[in-house]
Amino acid sequence: MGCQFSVNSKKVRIFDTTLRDGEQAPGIDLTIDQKVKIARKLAELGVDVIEAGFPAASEGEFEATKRILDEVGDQVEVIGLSRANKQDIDKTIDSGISSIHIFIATSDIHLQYKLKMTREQVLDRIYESVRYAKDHGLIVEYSPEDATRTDKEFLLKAVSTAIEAGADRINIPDTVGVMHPFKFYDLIKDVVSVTKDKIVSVHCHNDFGLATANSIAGVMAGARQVHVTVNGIGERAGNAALEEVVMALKKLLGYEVNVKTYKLYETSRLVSELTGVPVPYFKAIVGDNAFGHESGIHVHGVIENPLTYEPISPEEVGNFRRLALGKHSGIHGLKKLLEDQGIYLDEAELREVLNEIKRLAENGQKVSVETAKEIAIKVSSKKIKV
Ligand SMILES: CC(=O)SCCNC(=O)CCNC(=O)[C@H](O)C(C)(C)COP(=O)(O)OP(=O)(O)OC[C@H]1O[C@@H](n2cnc3c(N)ncnc32)[C@H](O)[C@@H]1OP(=O)(O)O
Ligand SMILES: CC(C)C(=O)C(=O)O
Repeated sequence: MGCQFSVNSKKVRIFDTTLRDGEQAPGIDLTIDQKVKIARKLAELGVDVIEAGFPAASEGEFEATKRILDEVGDQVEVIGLSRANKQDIDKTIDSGISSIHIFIATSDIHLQYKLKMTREQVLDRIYESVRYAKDHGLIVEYSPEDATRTDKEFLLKAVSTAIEAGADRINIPDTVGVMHPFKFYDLIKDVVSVTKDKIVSVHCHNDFGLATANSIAGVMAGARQVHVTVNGIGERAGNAALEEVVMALKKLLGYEVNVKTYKLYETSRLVSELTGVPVPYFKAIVGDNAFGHESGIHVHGVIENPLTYEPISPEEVGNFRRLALGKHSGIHGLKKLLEDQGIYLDEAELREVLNEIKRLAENGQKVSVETAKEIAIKVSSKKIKV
């Protein structure tokens, strides 16, 4: 699992961290059963790696990791997060897991204020912890936390140290989301130049709303694994959203990903239900309005050929097309909607119904299909065929 992808491959691994970084968000505390339920769904969806949790963090996390491993470990790589210390690594090993994600920060701000370590001490710790995990037969992914605020030369030294110690994969986290795509592209190019045959991964946060764009830039620069969360949940403004990254990689750039995209919507809704975090109405791919249309010109186009106003089809991601009525509606959409209900009106009657719909909407009323039917019946009850 460590090195089967090369920079030239068009395959990108999806590393899902909904159950680790996603769950770290304030207000999200999943039970073990809920974590297992989400893990089963992620395995069904076809992600390549599930970060089950942080086994050393609590007994619940330890148990959850074990249960997830039991339930889906034969279908997907299950990994656990660990600080760069022996106690955390031992606890991860005890969970029975065979892949470990070891992190230690490399930026001066984290070294000085949080870790209170020198650069030399951090390099030693990277080497010792990665080596220790390798000596225990684990697949090791190493993350230099806060990589994007780390002095470049030192970052590359940290990465090389992890590789010398035996790391199988290097993940570059934009921990506080301060990258933009051009800058991140350049950084990942530099990392890829020192990692040779090892998979480079990216982990982007959304503090400036650029997590998906930065993840894609990372892949364009040679990363072959992306850390994501369902619905983009995670610390602060969240992580790169699985559904956005997967669809952008596949549809905009032609990369291969294992994810069964028609399961994206149901996965999104399961995570929303269990975490209690609603999916934003305008959320790309899985939002309720992602395939919604009211404007007459758009609805007309979509009736003739959905590609006019939909870059992908809702079926491809398991979402639904929702045609609505309101002040922006047009005659083509109204005609289709009424005819679907068995109501056939002539042009003048349709215009009358449409004007009434616009009047109601402009007075603040939501106009449902039922309301449109009632108006149409009033305008011309004799024309109803069913
Ligand atoms: C960017 C990220 O998302 S990193 C992952 C963050 N996730 C979490 O923190 C969620 C789970 N965390 C927890 O349950 C707890 O914080 C625990 C169990 C890990 C640690 O709890 P506590 O022992 O109470 O320590 P606390 O969280 O207050 O402080 C963190 C300690 O870890 C140290 N530390 C932080 N990162 C690392 C690291 N990568 N490697 C080694 N030590 C580290 C800190 O320096 C501090 O050490 P100190 O206690 O010697 O001062
Ligand atoms: C542990 C690392 C990868 C992380 O979550 C971050 O830096 O955001």
